[in-house]
This record gives sequence, C-alpha cells and structure tokens, in this order.
Amino acid sequence: MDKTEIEVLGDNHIATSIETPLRADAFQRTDSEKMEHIQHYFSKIMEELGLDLTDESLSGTPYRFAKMYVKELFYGLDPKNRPKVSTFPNTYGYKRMLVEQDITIDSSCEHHFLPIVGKAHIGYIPNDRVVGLSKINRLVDYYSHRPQVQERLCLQILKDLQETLETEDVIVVVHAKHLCVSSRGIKDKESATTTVEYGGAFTDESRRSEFFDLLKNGSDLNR
Ligand SMILES: Nc1nc2c(ncn2[C@@H]2O[C@H](COP(=O)(O)OP(=O)(O)OP(=O)(O)O)[C@@H](O)[C@H]2O)c(=O)[nH]1
Ligand SMILES: [Zn+2]
Repeated sequence: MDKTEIEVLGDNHIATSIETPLRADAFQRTDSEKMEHIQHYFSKIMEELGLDLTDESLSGTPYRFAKMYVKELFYGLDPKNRPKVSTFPNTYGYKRMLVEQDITIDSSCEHHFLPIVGKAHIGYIPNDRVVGLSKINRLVDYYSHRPQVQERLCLQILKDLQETLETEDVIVVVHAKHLCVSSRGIKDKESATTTVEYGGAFTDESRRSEFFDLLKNGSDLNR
C-alpha cells in the first residue's frame, strides 16, 4: 500500500469487526521467536534513525523493546493469556446492580502504537452466576493489552462479560486519553474520549441512569 492509499484510508479507522484483526498464523511462532525477530527489526529502525547501537545505554534497547511488545504491552493478543475467570452460583441471590468502577485502562492505539490511558467502569445485574470482582479488572487488563481502538476495546470487554456471566445485562464505559491526540498530531492535552456499550436491561434508560448515579456516588465516596 503506498502513502496515498494510506491517506485515503485514514478516516476508515473504525474496525469492521469486534474481533481484533489477526493473521491465521498469528501464534505459530513462540514468544521467544517473536521477540528475536522484533529485536532484529527494531534495531534496524534505530539504526535507520541514525542511532549508534554500540552505545552502552542503547545496546539493550532492541531486546527491551521486543520483550515489552510481546510480554507486556501486547500479551492480550494471545488467547492463551486470557485470565481464568471462574464464576460461582449466585447463592446469596443478589439480583441488583453491581458496579466495579475506576478500573485502570493501560492500552495502546493501533493506529500509532501510542498509549491509551484511562478508566473503565462496569455494571452488571447478576443472573444465576457471579464472578470474583478482581476477575473483571483482569479481563479489562487482558483486552487492553492489544493494539486497540477504544470502541472495539469497549465491545470486547462487554461481549466477554456477557458470555462469562451468562447475562446480557452488562454495561461498559471507557473514559480515556489517547497520547496520539495529546502528544502528537493536534497535541490536545485536555480532550478525552468516552465510549459506552451495553445490552439487556441496560437498554432501558432508567437502568443506565441508575448505573451513572451509582458511579457518581462511588466517586463521591472516594473523595
Ligand atoms: N475512533 C477512534 N479513532 C482513533 C482511536 N485512536 C486513534 N484514533 C484516530 O484514528 C485516526 C487516524 O487517522 P489518520 O488521518 O490516518 O492519522 P493521522 O494522520 O496520524 O491523524 P492525526 O492524528 O489527525 O494527525 C486519527 O484521527 C486518530 O485520532 C480510537 O480508539 N478510536
Ligand atoms: Zn493513535
């Protein structure tokens, strides 16, 4: 694809599917093999920029970069890294809304590979199964650690929780800053992006209002 085609495609940045676009052979290579290749290619990028890789401070950077990509920033690409999320019967019969708020979002934008940082807030109305609270945070962390667009991140978290909790009654809000907007390009330091996705009972406006009221109460309590 040449530069003109990329410029034309520029605004077509909304993903066409909820799934992260992966190659069929995405996991044929081991993590170590991937790190070895990325280390090699990143050293070439550094060299192209004119950097002297024999410098003591720079010499380890290609390895650090490769490890960071495969093991840290993008560990969530590999389905084998999805956290084990066991559910248990809702024996106490709690049927009201549960809100888990201010979950850290540390993600990366797939257009520029720069950080997306913010918070996720999640609500659900338990059906017959409930989940350990920390597992919600773990799922958010897992889906965040892929090259993402915020809309898809929000949808992937929603879909997984709906399947795991065996209910459509889930709402996901992501509020985040994109470094590709704040540190390059337009360089707007103040703006942030909010996405919201929901299903089931949350299609009812009064349920959404209840959720947003609980969020507000939660943040007031935290003050
Ligand atoms: N909808 C959406 N857009 C995003 C997200 N992350 C980055 N973008 C946008 O994706 C767009 C990519 O547009 P391009 O015109 O190809 O890229 P660019 O020339 O670097 O754009 P500028 O950032 O305006 O300089 C930009 O407008 C980004 O702000 C996201 O999570 N969701
Ligand atoms: Zn970006």
